[in-house]
Amino acid sequence: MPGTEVDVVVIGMGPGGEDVGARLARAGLSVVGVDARLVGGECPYYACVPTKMMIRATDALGEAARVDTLAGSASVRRDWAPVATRIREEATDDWDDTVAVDRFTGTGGEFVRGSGRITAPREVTVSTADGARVFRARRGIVLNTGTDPAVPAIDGLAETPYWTNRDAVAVEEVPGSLVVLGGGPVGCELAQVFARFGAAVTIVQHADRLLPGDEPEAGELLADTFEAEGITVRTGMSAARVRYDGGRFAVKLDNGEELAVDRLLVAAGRRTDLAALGVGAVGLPEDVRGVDTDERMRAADGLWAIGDITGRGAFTHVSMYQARIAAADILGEDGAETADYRAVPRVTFTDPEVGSVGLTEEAARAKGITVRTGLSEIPSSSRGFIHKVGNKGFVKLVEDAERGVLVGATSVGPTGGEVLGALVVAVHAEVPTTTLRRMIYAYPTFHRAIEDALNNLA
Ligand SMILES: Cc1cc2nc3c(=O)[nH]c(=O)nc-3n(C[C@H](O)[C@H](O)[C@H](O)COP(=O)(O)OP(=O)(O)OC[C@H]3O[C@@H](n4cnc5c(N)ncnc54)[C@H](O)[C@@H]3O)c2cc1C
Ligand SMILES: NC(=O)c1ccc[n+]([C@@H]2O[C@H](COP(=O)([O-])OP(=O)(O)OC[C@H]3O[C@@H](n4cnc5c(N)ncnc54)[C@H](O)[C@@H]3O)[C@@H](O)[C@H]2O)c1
Repeated sequence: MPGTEVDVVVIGMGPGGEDVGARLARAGLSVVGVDARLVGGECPYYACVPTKMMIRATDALGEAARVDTLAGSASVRRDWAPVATRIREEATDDWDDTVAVDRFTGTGGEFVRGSGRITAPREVTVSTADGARVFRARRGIVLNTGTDPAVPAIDGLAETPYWTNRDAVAVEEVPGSLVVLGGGPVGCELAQVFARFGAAVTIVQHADRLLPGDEPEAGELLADTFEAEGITVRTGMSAARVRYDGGRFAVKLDNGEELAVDRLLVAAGRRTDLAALGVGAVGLPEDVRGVDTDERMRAADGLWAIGDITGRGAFTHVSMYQARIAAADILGEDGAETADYRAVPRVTFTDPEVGSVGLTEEAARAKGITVRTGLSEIPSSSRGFIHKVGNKGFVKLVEDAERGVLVGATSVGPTGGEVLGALVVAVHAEVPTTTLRRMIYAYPTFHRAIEDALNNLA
């Protein structure tokens, strides 16, 4: 089939794909951006932005519930309508990407809506509504195709109208009861949102704790907080069978317990389909989860990969970081930066927020690092004492004792994600812990708990 010659084809216009495409187009390259769904990807339409709008509302409800302890009394009439309206009108333009497409074409790029597949080195075939189009990319291809929700092979589940994150962000009404399958970041954030808006929520988590990628203290604290708010947490368990009778879900757990609920949210991780992307055409394995890249985001000759498929942290900030690096490499910039994942920050926006950077204690020990840890509790800090209700949290530091630098840190608490900022600098810049101990920490801030944790390193 005759093809159109261009410089670069970007398959998948997630946050990183849109960014790399725009950078290359602005630099004067001819760039074709391809997306099967919406330009901007999961983050603005189905993930970060709408869920954080939900959480903004949920946090307001959480604080209102604390008025009785701190400032008299407050009575609140919960209403989901402002949340649904904000998501539809402010976050997603009713799931319309015209603004994003215009933003990209405004840089000089061409946008093609359709499903892209690598059909030969430097060749992409796009299935569009009007048939197939072939592009030959002189410089190469950038893959930013992200992930889809994984749906576990549970008896009966596939035949039911379960929700994934893509359905959950579009709900107009909060269900009366909900099972959330999965206790990772998606499950934890959305469980608390729907529970605070009145749903009776049960989290069914296969791993032995919530947020298993974080320090165990974080998952334990979150489980205690959730239980105190009325969320049922079942860990070390999955569903054995799911049925839907046209109105309600019957979810039978591994332990035989049967839950009857209005809705079921599947938040059990993500999946990729590398065979559908045709990466075998450039010699890469297709039966694996992700695409390996070097420090310049190169995956093969004429192929760069960025974002969730690289397995370096499924976060928008990682995708955008990698986009910057890939763009510099494609443009052949002198002295271009290379990827460094020692200080990848992650924040789960529950109340309390769970922020982490770098290695957990377990991961550091597994790497053979001589570890010292230091922990301080937010409630016993001055600010925690003043804050009173809603003050649960801690700062945990993981030090490479031989080098005297932090290799990981966790900050849980009110504004835990913001407190994390200082810790990201410490891990990224390898600031000696002796230097961190000699700093002045403003009184009475939440981040002053970092100083206490430093003094507790042992
Ligand atoms: C509920 C939820 C909440 C989240 N909250 C946060 C958060 O608060 N902060 C954060 O940093 N991260 C968050 N994330 C993760 C974040 O959404 C992703 O890391 C982010 O979207 C970056 O993904 P990406 O760049 O790999 O691509 P994606 O955003 O996944 O986009 C990939 C794009 O590729 C397209 N595509 C796929 N295959 C093809 C193909 N063959 N041809 C053409 N197009 C294709 C898709 O249509 C999609 O538009 C959240 C995720 C979820 C699910
Ligand atoms: N605030 C944020 O930055 C944010 C928020 C949400 C998601 N994310 C990103 O999106 C990614 C995906 O999040 P996620 O929570 O969907 O995935 P995840 O893989 O992090 O967690 C999924 C959880 O589901 C559990 N699980 C798997 N199969 C199960 C089953 N059959 N029954 C019960 N539980 C089961 C697993 O034990 C796991 O802990 C995350 O890794 C994160 O990087 C980020």
